[in-house]
Amino acid sequence: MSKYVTEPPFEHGSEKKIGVLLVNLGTPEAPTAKAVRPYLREFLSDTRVVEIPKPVWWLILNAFILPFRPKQSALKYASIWTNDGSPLMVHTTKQMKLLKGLIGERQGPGYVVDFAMRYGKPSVADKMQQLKREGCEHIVVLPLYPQYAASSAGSVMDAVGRTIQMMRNPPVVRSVKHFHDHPTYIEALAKQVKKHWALNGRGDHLLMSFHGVPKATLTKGDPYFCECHKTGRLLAEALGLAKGAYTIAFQSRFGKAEWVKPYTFEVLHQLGKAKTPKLDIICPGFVSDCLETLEEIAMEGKAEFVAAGGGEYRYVPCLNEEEGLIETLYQLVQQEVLGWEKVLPSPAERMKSREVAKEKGAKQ
Ligand SMILES: C=CC1=C(C)c2cc3[nH]c(cc4nc(cc5[nH]c(cc1n2)c(C)c5CCC(=O)O)C(CCC(=O)O)=C4C)c(C)c3C=C
Ligand SMILES: [Fe+2]
Ligand SMILES: [Fe+2]
Repeated sequence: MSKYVTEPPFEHGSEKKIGVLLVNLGTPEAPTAKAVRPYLREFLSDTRVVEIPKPVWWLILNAFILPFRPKQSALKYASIWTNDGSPLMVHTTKQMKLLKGLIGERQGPGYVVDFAMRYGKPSVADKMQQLKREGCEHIVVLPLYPQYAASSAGSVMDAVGRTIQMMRNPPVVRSVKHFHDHPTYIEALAKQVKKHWALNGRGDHLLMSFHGVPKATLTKGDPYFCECHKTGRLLAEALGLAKGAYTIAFQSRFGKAEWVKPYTFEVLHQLGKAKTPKLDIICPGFVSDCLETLEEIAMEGKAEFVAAGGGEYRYVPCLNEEEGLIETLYQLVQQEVLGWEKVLPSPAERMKSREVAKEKGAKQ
């Protein structure tokens, strides 16, 4: 049997649409060890995430990680779980709906907007095939990571590539690599901090905490660390912060290898020991609040800072459903669609083709 999927042909003259696929990391289906285990297995089996040679890593994963970590992680997930599910899933769904509304408002019909998760469900393969079935000959893939890392956006592109490999008649795909220095994104982050200052007063120091990556990936050419620094510098400039008024640090170290530094928890300990009266902390590498921000930063980070002698610890939420983030996503999509300007119908032509398709449907 052929490995290629059977696809319905595009009907000649039928309504052609542009697909927009937001892609986030993924999250377990429930805050239980049973649900966390397959999620972690899939995540940690990705060679983009863990670069240790397969047989050695397979042994470590199955003997030392999967028997223990799901239980510990499930407890952490339980502490942030909402009535609507995992915060990462809740925010990604809302972001998709808001982006769909904004595109509809400004561009009219002709777009299908959806989201997928790199690990777990809904999968990139299922969603790309669905977009194709809905008539999308062109798809913009937008990984929801402001800074590019091989282990985040790179892995999303692997999943997209693997899906295309299975397709007999694949769509044309353009992807957004990163938006770490996009002016609209930086402005949205600055607005978020200013809103927090307006409500709670200005803190004495701003800690910007990004997800960490192994240091070896930096020396091998991954731009992630430098992109985080650029986001941090641009945000500090937008807020008018002097050099000593903010720190860029990296959280979520996994395993024994050295990761990029400084480590967030070490910085929190030092800031606590220095008796910082009011600390503001933001995570500009995450567009949605999730386990890493709500549990690791807002809860564990606070405990570390306070235990070391720090004063007030004020976590600034991720952009989540903020208008500035949705506007950024809109602009990123449009930037890619403009690349197709010459081969795709204009909004007026799309409207016309939609009417023709509708008339055809009514006659049948
Ligand atoms: C094993 C190494 C890991 C690398 C490298 C890594 C890179 C990386 N991760 C994110 C974003 C998120 N990671 C999240 C959770 C998470 N991350 C790792 C490990 C690595 N991440 C693990 C094992 C976990 C699971 C939780 C745990 O057991 O600790 C999340 C949160 C998911 C959620 O459901 O809320 C996000 C988001 C980025 C951006 C990145 C590279 C830059
Ligand atoms: Fe991670
Ligand atoms: Fe973590």
